[in-house]
Amino acid sequence: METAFLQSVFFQNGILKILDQTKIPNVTEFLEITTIEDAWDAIKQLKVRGAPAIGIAAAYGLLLGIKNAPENSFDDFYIEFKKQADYLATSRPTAVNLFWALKRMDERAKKEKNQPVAKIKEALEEEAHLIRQEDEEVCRSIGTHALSLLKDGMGILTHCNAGGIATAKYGTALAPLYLAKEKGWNIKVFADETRPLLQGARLTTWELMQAGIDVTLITDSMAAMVMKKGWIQAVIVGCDRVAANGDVANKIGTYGVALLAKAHNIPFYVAAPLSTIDLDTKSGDDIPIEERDASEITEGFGKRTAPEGVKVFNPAFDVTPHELVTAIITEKGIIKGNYQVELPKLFQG
Ligand SMILES: CSC[C@@H](O)[C@@H](O)C(=O)COP(=O)(O)O
Repeated sequence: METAFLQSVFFQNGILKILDQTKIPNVTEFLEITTIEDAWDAIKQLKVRGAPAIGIAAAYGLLLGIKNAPENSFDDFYIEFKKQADYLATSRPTAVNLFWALKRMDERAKKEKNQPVAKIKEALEEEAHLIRQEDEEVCRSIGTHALSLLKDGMGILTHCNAGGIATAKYGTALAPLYLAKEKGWNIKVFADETRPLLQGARLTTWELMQAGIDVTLITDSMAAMVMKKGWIQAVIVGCDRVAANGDVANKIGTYGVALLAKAHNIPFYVAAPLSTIDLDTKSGDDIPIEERDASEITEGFGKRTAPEGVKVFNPAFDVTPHELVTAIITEKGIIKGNYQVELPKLFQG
């Protein structure tokens, strides 16, 4: 039976609707966003999060920003369009899907250049819907490819949340788990809680439990022990950006998980749509890593857990070097070996 998914980002009657992921698992609430400023804030505050969902929200958010853009000429319209797109691009730096979606909208605007501006706005709405719809198909396809690496009864460890709510549907790293469930397999998932914002504890467990998938929550520091016990046969994570050499940026803590997997001889798989692969970024050293407010660590979820004034380092992502990545699973298939050579082939033809 196919799993029922909540759509976490969609656009209806000129309103951007976002499942507020900061409130899960306690409250399931949809925000109704009507301004680009609120769309920017929803991305910044992780109300909408996960690389593909951020891209979709940016495309829809841009529609809100250009609602009142001048319609007298393409040039005047385009000045405003660029201003609004550049503004949204400042919301978060690491997930390349944000920039990918804005670029796609930009290309569509230019393609429609000779149309009346009102028509260009309609075309842009169509493009944003396409970005969302295509992501559903892409994620399902990633799931199908990833499933070929798994077997009934396996233990899988995942970090952060790369599930249905982080995408249009199915997720990336979690997609094969939903497909395994459809086949009646019994996969045992171990979800790292994922400090400091607990995307694993709050979101991954919530999603998988709703789908009736066997999930066990562990703290990040328990991953080594669980691997040592022989409970994990594969690690699958999502990612925010794949560089041209195959280095991958994902939620802080992923690099540690990859090192642990290597030490225990467990394959470490990265699920990534083509929209997350950035051939213009040469290596992981060139990926901009977001640093977030210290309060996420010192008083996360409202309770102070460190002394006032303590120095804090709070990067939201880390980079796993390509040598630790067993394979990258994309909608076009599974790639491994020399990523520098294999990644560009995905974009040919
Ligand atoms: C399919 S989502 C892939 C990644 O975006 C995900 O693993 C992740 O690191 C999300 O970080 P977040 O800070 O919650 O947006």
